[in-house]
Amino acid sequence: MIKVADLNIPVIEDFDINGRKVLLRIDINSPVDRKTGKLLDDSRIKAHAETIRELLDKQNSVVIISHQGRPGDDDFISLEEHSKILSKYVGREIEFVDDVIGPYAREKISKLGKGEAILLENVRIVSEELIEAPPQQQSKTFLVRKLAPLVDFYINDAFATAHRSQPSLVGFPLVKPSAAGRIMEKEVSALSKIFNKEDSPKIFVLGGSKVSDTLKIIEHLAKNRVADRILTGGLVAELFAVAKGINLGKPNMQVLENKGLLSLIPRARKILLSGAPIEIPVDFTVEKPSGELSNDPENNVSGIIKDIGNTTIEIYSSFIKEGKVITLRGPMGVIEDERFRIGTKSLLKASIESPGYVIIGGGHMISMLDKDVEINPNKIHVSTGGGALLLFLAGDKLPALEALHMSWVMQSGKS
Ligand SMILES: Nc1ncnc2c1ncn2[C@@H]1O[C@H](COP(=O)(O)OP(=O)(O)OP(=O)(O)O)[C@@H](O)[C@H]1O
Ligand SMILES: O=C(O)[C@H](O)COP(=O)(O)O
Repeated sequence: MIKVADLNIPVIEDFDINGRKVLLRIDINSPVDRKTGKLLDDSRIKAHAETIRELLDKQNSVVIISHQGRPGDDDFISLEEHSKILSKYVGREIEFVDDVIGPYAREKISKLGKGEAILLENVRIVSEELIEAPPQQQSKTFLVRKLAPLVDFYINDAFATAHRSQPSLVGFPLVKPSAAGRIMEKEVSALSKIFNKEDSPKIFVLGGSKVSDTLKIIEHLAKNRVADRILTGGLVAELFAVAKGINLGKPNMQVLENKGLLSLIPRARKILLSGAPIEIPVDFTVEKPSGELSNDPENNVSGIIKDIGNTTIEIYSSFIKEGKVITLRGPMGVIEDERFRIGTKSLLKASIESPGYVIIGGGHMISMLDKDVEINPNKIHVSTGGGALLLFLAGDKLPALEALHMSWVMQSGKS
């Protein structure tokens, strides 16, 4: 059992999980190369191998579920490639099953032998999975009703999706004995220890393209006074720049419009007006229509913004140097293209070389870490989480953890 604030989270040791059938929710949502559709990074897949191996060593039959991307996005793809990579890291074959709740998947689950594992197809092909609702409601979804009767236990190892109140995360704990997997356990234990309210200044480097999620995170960080400085990059920075009244030019406004982000401007403006400690880039690396690159000041951009600029890197690096805890999530630029990795890589380097403790999260951000450099755990925590990590640090109760607590209350009769 681990304690997270006032929640009791059951762990694997709290049950006799040997030779049983286990439904394991992991998060192997990974960055995808838009051109080839192949995975660009396998850090999350590698991380989950530990829990799977342990369950298989204990002769359990392991049914694995995960999501990848969101419907409508380029990275909403099958988990077939993931199963191959997972098999490599676990050291045993993990068969990919091209179904989630249909008769084929259910037959595969029923016939699964001891010490065997299967990976079901991307759970987000089941439309109910995209709807967020309270655990009670999610426990009545088709997903839960079809799969729960086929397994003995539910284990949630998906720390990175713990901020979503979706059926695969909060529905099962209400109907099955449930526990946190090893990644979930390690993340919440490590982060609770590392992240002290008193440590200051706390610097957050927030970029990427999940702008609506990031606005929510910033609102929570600001409300709970957790952040001393928020250095923005990526599309998050572009939205704040526009909200501040900076003219980024028509093509960039078009990019924001195409991504449906313009409606978020009033919200970003409200955050700025509330006095949240937001920093906006003073220059950008842009790609001109000719394909040429240029480093332009924020109010005179001559092409599409692809990365933060050199002066911004310098300014942000000097803030980072003063941080006691530096948390990074979401890249500063379009890192799928090598030419636009400089901003993200420079800030990662500045963080790692700074005296502060560094927390690195988000699939794209961790993919930029140099795989050959050894991570010193006394200095750096590489989280599997992105949005979940930030909301946890902001002091939010994550729905998946609350559901595990509810499961424990139901099982033990305690409160
Ligand atoms: N200026 C920009 N214009 C367009 N896309 C951008 C820009 N800067 C960054 N991006 C895109 O942001 C995406 C990554 O953002 P995202 O918010 O998903 O980060 P992440 O680290 O993967 O976090 P998480 O794991 O929580 O999803 C990349 O695909 C990158 O191309
Ligand atoms: O990458 C993440 O943050 C998690 O996998 C959750 O994905 P989502 O933001 O699409 O729910």
